[in-house]
Amino acid sequence: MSREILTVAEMTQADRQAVEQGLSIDLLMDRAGFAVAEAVMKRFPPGRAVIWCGPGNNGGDGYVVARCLHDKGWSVRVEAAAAPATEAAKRAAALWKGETVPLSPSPFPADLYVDALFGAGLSRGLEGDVAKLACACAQLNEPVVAIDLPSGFNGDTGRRLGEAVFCADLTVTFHRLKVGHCLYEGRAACGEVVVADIGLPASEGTASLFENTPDLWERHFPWPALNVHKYQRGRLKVVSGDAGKTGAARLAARAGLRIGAGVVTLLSPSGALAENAAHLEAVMLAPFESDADLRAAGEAADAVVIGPSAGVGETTVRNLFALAGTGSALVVDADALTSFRQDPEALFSALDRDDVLTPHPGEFERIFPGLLARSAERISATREAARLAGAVVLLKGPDTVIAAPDGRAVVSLNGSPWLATAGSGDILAGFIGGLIAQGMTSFEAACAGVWIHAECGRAHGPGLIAEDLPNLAPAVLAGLLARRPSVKRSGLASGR
Ligand SMILES: NC(=O)C1=CN([C@@H]2O[C@H](COP(=O)(O)OP(=O)(O)OC[C@H]3O[C@@H](n4cnc5c(N)ncnc54)[C@H](OP(=O)(O)O)[C@@H]3O)[C@@H](O)[C@H]2O)[C@@H](O)CC1
Ligand SMILES: [K+]
Repeated sequence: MSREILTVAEMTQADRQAVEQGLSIDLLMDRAGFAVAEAVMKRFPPGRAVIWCGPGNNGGDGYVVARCLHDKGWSVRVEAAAAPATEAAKRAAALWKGETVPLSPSPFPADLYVDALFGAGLSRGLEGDVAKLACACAQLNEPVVAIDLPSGFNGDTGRRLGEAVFCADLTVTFHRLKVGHCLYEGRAACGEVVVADIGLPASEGTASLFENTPDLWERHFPWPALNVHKYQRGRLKVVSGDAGKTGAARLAARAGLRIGAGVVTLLSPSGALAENAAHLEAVMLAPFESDADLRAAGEAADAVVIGPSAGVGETTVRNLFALAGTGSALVVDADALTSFRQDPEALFSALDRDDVLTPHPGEFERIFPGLLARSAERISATREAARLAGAVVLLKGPDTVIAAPDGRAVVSLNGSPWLATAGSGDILAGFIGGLIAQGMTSFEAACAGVWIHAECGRAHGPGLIAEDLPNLAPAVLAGLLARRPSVKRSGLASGR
């Protein structure tokens, strides 16, 4: 099941539908509180808990948690930032039979704290004692559990609404992930995120944003047929720069081969042939000297990667134009993006919807100046970029976003800091190019490439360098293959 990510308005709509279908808010609040208490008890031994309750339904959930934990033998102290203001929260508070004291701006000694102050719909910054408590909360050694979202963040952007914000070790939200759980800084403040089912009706089809998981694209993963030959497994070409600037292109080429492209060729300026030849084995090498050479190479390819160590300047602009007119899909990365900083429109007019742009935020700013700053968050920025470019756009980061010109978008949640290393992006471009060469659509190839790249990073962990990534791909691919229900019948299972 692919995981939908909802906006706050979409969640409110789901909520409204549930009430229209006869589910009471009190029942939902009870289930929400039980789910939080259950997640707490699964992870932490009974002890002293302090529950910080706000005036709304987030606070209401907090009173339910207090009741549940107390019933299970916890010593519970409830601190209220304000009296309950909603009818449901008032009823939940009335069912809490213990004492409720005013919120203290410094944490009362305890083994665990629950942030039930404000939820994902918060619209203004924290103030007064709540803000002071948020600052003190950051220094706590004991675990903090946030209900719905750590208080102080905007649920639609993951941005802080004011200076002070809470941070948590565990966040329990309801029904679906919200954008604020997926984008930084909110994502970093959530800790582990649990999405609890509280019985809201499924709203499949309404969300337009998804977590990047294999469910989204594995049905179209280009596993080879048993009788395939190498040319049918996809022809990928990668454009190298001049002598002295070739390594990144070779990394991309190697990644393309590892991800399954049958034949990968490095297109090298004549002056860099010897340098490239000295470092290549299974990747093939072909010289080019003119636009005509590149056009011919592009016609004989399924996908071409241009950018890693291509060189910034007129030559790369010309090379891209030569390739853009051919039948192969382009993955445009690094230097090829920067080469168009003076005239991004010229790049966009050369692209079509099968092409993929893979900028990091700096490159994104060069070709879409000001777009990130004027967007609410990076998802809407990437969607708009894809529309402007008329191509798939992948905005790299710890929360990589991929968007298609038709508005489809995904966020990747499996990234890790180990991937922030030189050459890692070149490998990603090679993975994506290799998957497109094998016949995956460009949007799905970008999603799959990002997910596999991130899994490789996680599998290695500390000490990762870009050269390691292609060698980690086979285990990740084997894991994907094993998920295939028909793996035995396909004959691809090991030993056949
Ligand atoms: N969706 C679902 O299906 C379910 C949702 N559930 C739960 O409901 C939660 C959402 O509840 P909610 O809408 O009552 O919002 P919440 O954040 O608790 O408080 C809003 C209150 O805070 C106030 N206020 C705002 N900012 C403030 C500030 N800076 N400083 C001080 N005050 C401030 C604001 O005042 P106002 O802006 O009106 O002046 C208003 O009184 C959700 O997170 C989840 O936990 C579950 O129970 C089960 C099912
Ligand atoms: K909260």
